[in-house]
Amino acid sequence: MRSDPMIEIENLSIKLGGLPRVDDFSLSVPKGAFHGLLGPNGAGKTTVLRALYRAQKPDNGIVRINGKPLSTWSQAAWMRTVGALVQDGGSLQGLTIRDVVEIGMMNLPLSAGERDARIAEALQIAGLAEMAQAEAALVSGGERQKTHIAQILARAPEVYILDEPSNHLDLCYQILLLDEIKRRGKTVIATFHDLTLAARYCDTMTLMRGGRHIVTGTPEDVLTQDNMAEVFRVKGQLENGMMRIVSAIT
Ligand SMILES: Nc1ncnc2c1ncn2[C@@H]1O[C@H](COP(=O)(O)OP(=O)(O)OP(=O)(O)O)[C@@H](O)[C@H]1O
Repeated sequence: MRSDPMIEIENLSIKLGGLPRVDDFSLSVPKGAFHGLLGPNGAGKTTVLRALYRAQKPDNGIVRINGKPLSTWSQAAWMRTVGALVQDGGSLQGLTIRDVVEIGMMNLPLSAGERDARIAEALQIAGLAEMAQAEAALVSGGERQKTHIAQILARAPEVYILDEPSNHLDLCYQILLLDEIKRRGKTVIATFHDLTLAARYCDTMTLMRGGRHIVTGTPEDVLTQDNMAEVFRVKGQLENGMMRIVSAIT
């Protein structure tokens, strides 16, 4: 059931500012898996995700979604299949929260009724129903993050590419919104800095550092004392689903 890969990254290399930021990076995520991409600041996580959602051209390597190289996707099929939560979501000037959610469904073959129902449901889940007409550019950081997540929930893609989905969210909405995405059973690749949260949701995870792949496995396999020391420079490990951090290694 989980054997078909939905996301395949083979030997991806990306140079930015003249330096290799992603270096011969490979990863395969099976259909329906929730996969974490973890690592310290500057490891290259966002750059890998940017290549995945076609915002960054690789210098080398190939990326496939559902078996098809990225360059062969039509825009319409892409919109139906892939939803991305990005770090810099662009200007929301002049748009209401509802507009932002609706824009995410552009080009989807939906009736007006289906579109409205999806928008209403996504706003409800994200706790934004009462704020639907608020100007999106003026809301708090957490409300803006909820708006972007509601946009993806309404679009209901097959593949969720999420760059720090828990950013700015209070604890309740970190759990509510990630529970909702997990419940849908689609393919997810997400970056996290909160490793306890990552362990709670990820079936599998990859550690990267300096643009390179270090290890892939289950949270228990990956968040070990040795890997935490090598990749994150902290003493600690995953214990009973929670990260126990003793100290930074200086
Ligand atoms: N446009 C750019 N030009 C030059 N260097 C860049 C550019 N974008 C990113 N970088 C560098 O590439 C490296 C990887 O950045 P990236 O944003 O992928 O890291 P990250 O793992 O997502 O980090 P963080 O956890 O801090 O968000 C960093 O050293 C960053 O400074």
